[in-house]
Amino acid sequence: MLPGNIPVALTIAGSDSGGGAGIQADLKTFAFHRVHGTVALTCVTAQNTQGVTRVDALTPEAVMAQIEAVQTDIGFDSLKTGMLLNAEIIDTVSQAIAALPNPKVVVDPVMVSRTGAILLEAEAIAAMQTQLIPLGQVLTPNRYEAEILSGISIHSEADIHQAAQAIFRLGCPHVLIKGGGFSGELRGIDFWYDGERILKLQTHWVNTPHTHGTGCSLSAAIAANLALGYAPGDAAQRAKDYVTCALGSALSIGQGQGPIGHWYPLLKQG
Ligand SMILES: Nc1ncnc2c1ncn2[C@@H]1O[C@H](COP(=O)(O)OP(=O)(O)OP(=O)(O)O)[C@@H](O)[C@H]1O
Ligand SMILES: Cc1ncc(COP(=O)(O)O)c(N)n1
Repeated sequence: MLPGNIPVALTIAGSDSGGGAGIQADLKTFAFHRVHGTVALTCVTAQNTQGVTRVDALTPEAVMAQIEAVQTDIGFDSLKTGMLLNAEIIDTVSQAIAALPNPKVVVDPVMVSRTGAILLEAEAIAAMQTQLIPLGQVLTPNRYEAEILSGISIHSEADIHQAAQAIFRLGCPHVLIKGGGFSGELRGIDFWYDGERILKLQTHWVNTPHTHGTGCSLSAAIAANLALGYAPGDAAQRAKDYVTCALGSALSIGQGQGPIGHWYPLLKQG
């Protein structure tokens, strides 16, 4: 039997039937980090490497019941939010988080899938900005999400700095703008802003079309590392290293963009 003090993380996110993003990515990422993963499912997507064909939301009550079930029995050391879909679910999740003592919260402000499907209703963006983001410890927008949240269109490093500062003012103390959507010299560089300094998190660019789930896995890896006791900045760097490694073992499955190889790095370690 394993010791009972294994770290626990909770993901509040949607299901991806293709197994590349969403809660499937989160649970695999938690397991890779030897963190026990728990789930509050927000919605079910019918999805594969080519696109999303259907989304069914759970009720806010069902989401709350899952959070309470985990919290009142197992407990968790950190949590991450992913696809929340609508303002009602954001409201409920925000209430649940606000009631937690000292929560370690990673907010991944998922808005659109890599294949272009809407994963957050437009009228829910304000709730994300005003209710959920101020409760987060780390916020991980990609380029598109950073543009929406900041109102700044990003074309240069100066724009990234400005956007990071604007997003920081929404009330989350650590902002990580992810660079998978940047081009040229900025490609694959993530920008970390803590209110004082902007740091670049940089590994190397992996030349693969199979990048489905990188964002979910990055935020899950940050949550896992927070559960393991790492400080937010170290958790982000370790998460970046993990995602780069998993991208190096990406899976060429399906007809479209395959998922990263969440657990393949383990095989390489032998
Ligand atoms: N080809 C690549 N090589 C190296 N790092 C990458 C590559 N693509 C994305 N990344 C990294 O993956 C992480 C996720 O960034 P990205 O900007 O792709 O987020 P995202 O758009 O939310 O991801 P997704 O939509 O696939 O879930 C970041 O650390 C980013 O730098
Ligand atoms: C359930 C769910 N959550 C998140 C994403 C974003 O991931 P990606 O941008 O790689 O499609 C997704 N496609 N599906």
